[in-house]
Amino acid sequence: MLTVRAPATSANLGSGFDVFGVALSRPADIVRVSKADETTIEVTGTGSEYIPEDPEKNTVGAVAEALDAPAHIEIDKGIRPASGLGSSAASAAAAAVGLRDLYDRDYTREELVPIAAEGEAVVSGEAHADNVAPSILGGFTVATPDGITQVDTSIPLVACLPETVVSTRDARRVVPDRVDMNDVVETVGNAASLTVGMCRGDPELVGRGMADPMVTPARAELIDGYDAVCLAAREAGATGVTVSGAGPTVIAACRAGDRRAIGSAMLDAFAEADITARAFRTRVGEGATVY
Ligand SMILES: Nc1ncnc2c1ncn2[C@@H]1O[C@H](COP(=O)(O)OP(=O)(O)OP(=O)(O)O)[C@@H](O)[C@H]1O
Ligand SMILES: N[C@@H](CCO)C(=O)O
Repeated sequence: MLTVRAPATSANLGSGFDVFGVALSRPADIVRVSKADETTIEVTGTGSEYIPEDPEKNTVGAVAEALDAPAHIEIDKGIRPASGLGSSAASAAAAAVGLRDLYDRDYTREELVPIAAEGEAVVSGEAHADNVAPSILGGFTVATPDGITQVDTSIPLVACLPETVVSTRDARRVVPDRVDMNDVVETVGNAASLTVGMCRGDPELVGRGMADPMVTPARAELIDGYDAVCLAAREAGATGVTVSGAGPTVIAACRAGDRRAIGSAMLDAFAEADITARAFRTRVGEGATVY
């Protein structure tokens, strides 16, 4: 038996829709894999009552199929599903890394990314790599059709998860079909700033580069209290705030010493809107770890 810890992730970071992703130092899923004649799945932990154990409906089932690696897979969820924190992707990433090692398959971590992305297709209908890439590789990742570029960094973050639910499918329906060229130019500039900020380990530049006039405004409408939470985070010292993944988590970049104050301010703002939430004081961290 092998045990793998795969981290939560935040995709998009505002200006990098369907391209940027970061691994978070916490929370994480713990996945245990043992060889079996056919794949069976057991799910416990946060939100497990909403996660199917049928291998055809769980992201880890598609990964076991793609690797031709039947196994009994136990998933202990530390990441709530439909959170915007790459919950379904973390399980897929853990399964890909764990089953590769269990069956001695000859894949690099980079080659496991498209395999784990097949798991994401089970959930959202499309094989996105922007969550599975950082969950496998760690750090900041840029996912394009040509492959993944990865940078190790450790920008401090606060991820504030309200008890409400937004499914990735719903959040993709509100993405505009057409965009204004001025908004494209602004977004390209922000994405470039964010990338340089990640490479330099500069939270100021990362925060500034998270602004996005194209996708985030439409998705913010799906999150009650969003504007007040962003304002509260900024007033407490956040350098930038945006929707994490498809939401409803709201994520703030900041300096390490400001995380506690920012987390409290975000929780208070959600509470003002009568919404219970949980704040993770986290940072950009490592990819999946095998124990
Ligand atoms: N192993 C798994 N872990 C979590 N959710 C799973 C898993 N397998 C299937 N699902 C299903 O995936 C859906 C949640 O995935 P979704 O992509 O909407 O959320 P997320 O992974 O938290 O967010 P995001 O991709 O926006 O960061 C739920 O319907 C859940 O039942
Ligand atoms: N890039 C994806 C991440 C969620 O899977 C989205 O924002 O829809």
